[in-house]
Amino acid sequence: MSMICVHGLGYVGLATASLFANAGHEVVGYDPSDCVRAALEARRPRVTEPELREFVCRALDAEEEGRLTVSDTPVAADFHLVCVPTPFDESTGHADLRFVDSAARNVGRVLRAGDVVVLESTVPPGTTEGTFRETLEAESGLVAGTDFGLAFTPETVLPGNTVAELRTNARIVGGIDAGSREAVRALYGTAIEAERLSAPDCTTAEFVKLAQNASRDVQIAFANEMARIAGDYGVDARAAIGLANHHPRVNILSPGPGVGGHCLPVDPHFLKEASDSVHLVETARRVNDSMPEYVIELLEGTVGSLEGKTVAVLGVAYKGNVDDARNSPGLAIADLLGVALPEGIELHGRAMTLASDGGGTVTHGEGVTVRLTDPYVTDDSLDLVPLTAALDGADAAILASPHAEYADLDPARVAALGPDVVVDPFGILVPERWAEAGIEVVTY
Ligand SMILES: NC(=O)c1ccc[n+]([C@@H]2O[C@H](COP(=O)([O-])OP(=O)(O)OC[C@H]3O[C@@H](n4cnc5c(N)ncnc54)[C@H](O)[C@@H]3O)[C@@H](O)[C@H]2O)c1
Ligand SMILES: CC(=O)N[C@@H]1[C@@H](OP(=O)(O)OP(=O)(O)OC[C@H]2O[C@@H](n3ccc(=O)[nH]c3=O)[C@H](O)[C@@H]2O)O[C@H](CO)[C@@H](O)[C@@H]1O
Repeated sequence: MSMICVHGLGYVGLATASLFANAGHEVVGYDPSDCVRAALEARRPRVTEPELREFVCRALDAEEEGRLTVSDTPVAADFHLVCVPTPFDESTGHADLRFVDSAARNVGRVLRAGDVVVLESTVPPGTTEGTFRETLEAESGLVAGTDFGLAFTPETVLPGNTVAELRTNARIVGGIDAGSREAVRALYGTAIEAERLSAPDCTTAEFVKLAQNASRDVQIAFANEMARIAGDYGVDARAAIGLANHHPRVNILSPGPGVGGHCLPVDPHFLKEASDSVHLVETARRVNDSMPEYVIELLEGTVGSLEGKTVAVLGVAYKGNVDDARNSPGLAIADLLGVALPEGIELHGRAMTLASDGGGTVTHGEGVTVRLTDPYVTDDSLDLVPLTAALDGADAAILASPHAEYADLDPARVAALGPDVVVDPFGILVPERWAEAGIEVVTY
């Protein structure tokens, strides 16, 4: 069993630290955030997935072997796993690697000959063997591949199903040399049940992660574009997609109100860091970013101008049954409707139209009252109200997250509160049932 230091105890780092602790390793998690450490020290991990919560608490509560401890300083370890944030800076068009740089400096200060450093954060191709390696070497005085091991292995867990995917997703491992790669493959072999696939080098492994997320983003953009085109022809998009998918080589995904989260709206941009060949991927981003605007256009097409009206936005989480609101379609819709979102809210490509000139920002915010609600998101900086308060007296509602609670809504209860139009970009409501209660469901 090894001594492991995990740098960053956020969504990915905490799950990863717990994975290795539960596999019997001695794991120290370092995070500079007082709030993050305090929550863990109080055994109140900020995770909503019940299985993940149990997984983390098991690691925190272990007696000796397989214990996860939390530290306010980085510690020496056989393996350093770096799981820090990698935001995209829209103003410069570049990845913001300041957290990766700071982690490299921290690791460099405690690095010993024979240790192995693993970057898990999603980064532009070339980062691990480029700036990350340079900073590690400068800070430690050691040489990667000679004195210490260096590898990149991307995290691919699906929020909502973290523990299962952590254990069973194939792991891509690229090392600066074969020794680094094999050391990391062996380490992960002690904790996961899946294949550990060798990439030729760190840069390939970094590229694979971006290719996976860009692929999903492009496929969702295709579904969204088909939905918009179907609408222009008066065709029921979901019925058409369902039929199209009977072809043995066609699998169109589901249209929706846009693509949210911390990964798909961000990672495809990293492909542009040192390449001029990014076209389709960039267009797909714009298609997906334009969907909140499309949702509002559909509402306006049904109720007319929104001026003086009250609109309830049901769901600010980026997808169903999660509590993460980063880059969510719900927040993008709120932004378009003139809600002043608090500082620090992550919202890329906000308020974009899909004009052929490259798009521009728009607002529908004149005189609209907007109420936001979500059963999972607890962000105090957002002015969230309970569902009933959001619907009470509203003229219309927009379903912006496909939470299970919303699929089960009672149309009569909603109608009694006020709205007579509900926009459902996920197609999860049964329009006939809602029509019986006097509510028009607008969908695609
Ligand atoms: N969330 C996902 O579903 C997911 C999945 C795959 C990959 N990723 C990638 O994993 C990385 C981490 O994402 P996340 O969602 O866990 O982020 P997060 O924001 O949830 O957590 C990151 C943590 O790192 C801490 N941190 C910041 N600087 C640090 C430093 N120098 N040393 C140690 N800790 C530091 C922060 O305080 C925070 O607690 C990103 O590159 C992300 O793109 C995320
Ligand atoms: C390649 C891949 O699978 N990567 C995953 C992805 O995780 P995610 O949670 O971001 O992914 P999704 O569940 O796809 O949701 C994204 C958004 O797309 C909307 N959507 C989805 C399907 C659809 O048919 N129509 C839609 O409109 C949905 O509502 C939501 O807003 O990135 C993580 C971090 O890198 C990965 O680790 C994880 O493997």
